[in-house]
Amino acid sequence: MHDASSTEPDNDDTLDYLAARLVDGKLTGSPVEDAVDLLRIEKAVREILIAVGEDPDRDGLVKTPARVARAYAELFAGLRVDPAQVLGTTFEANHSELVLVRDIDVMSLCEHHLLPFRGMAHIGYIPGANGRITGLSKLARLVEVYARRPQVQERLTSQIADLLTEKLQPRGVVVVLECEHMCMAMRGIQKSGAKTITSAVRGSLQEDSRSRAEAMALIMHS
Ligand SMILES: Nc1nc2c(ncn2[C@@H]2O[C@H](COP(=O)(O)OP(=O)(O)OP(=O)(O)O)[C@@H](O)[C@H]2O)c(=O)[nH]1
Ligand SMILES: [Zn+2]
Repeated sequence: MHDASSTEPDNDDTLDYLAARLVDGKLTGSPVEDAVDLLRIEKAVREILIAVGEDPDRDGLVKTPARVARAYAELFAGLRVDPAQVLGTTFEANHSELVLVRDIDVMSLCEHHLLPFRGMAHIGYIPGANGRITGLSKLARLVEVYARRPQVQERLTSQIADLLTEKLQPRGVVVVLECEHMCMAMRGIQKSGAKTITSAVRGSLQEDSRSRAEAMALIMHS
């Protein structure tokens, strides 16, 4: 049985990994990993393994704390990105009707259990009087930035809608997310397949029930 009093990692996988990226005393490679305290996560994961009764020094687990540290750096990378920058480039277009991108894959971690929730995001907007539109990929990038943070689905949905409203000043915005939460499937109530649908509607799409119904019909059309 592993000695639970020993909490220091006896492998230096993370140190080796960081050392391999040192050039002239500076870290090279992933800026996201550089901003995250990988060693601290590694120590914490080792503690968790000990606490659940595992032996963190057994062959299959030796590198796990370091791997989890790097995975968390990736999963929470959105904390270090300014979402406004995603919408830094906009274009003018002679289009005053709905633009809708459906079925954008979403993967995030719920802030209550740090377990994944995943599903689809649908984002639509009606350009405003300024005629500004954004690149379609930027809508998916925006989802990524906000999703790679500890989240609740409701906040993720409204953050996307609010930033689009602020940056594009569109006539209307609609964001719908449909996700399955692993914290409801793998543990707790253990109901897999349940989908949570959240929406955030702004501007004319909020005020005008007919336009909203049209947008929702396009979003829900499979
Ligand atoms: N509203 C909302 N709730 C969420 C989200 N992700 C997880 N949850 C819920 O957060 C709640 C946390 O409730 P608690 O009672 O504090 O925690 P818990 O004892 O682990 O809850 P159970 O899951 O019911 O076992 C649970 O009901 C989860 O289903 C989310 O994105 N939005
Ligand atoms: Zn949860």
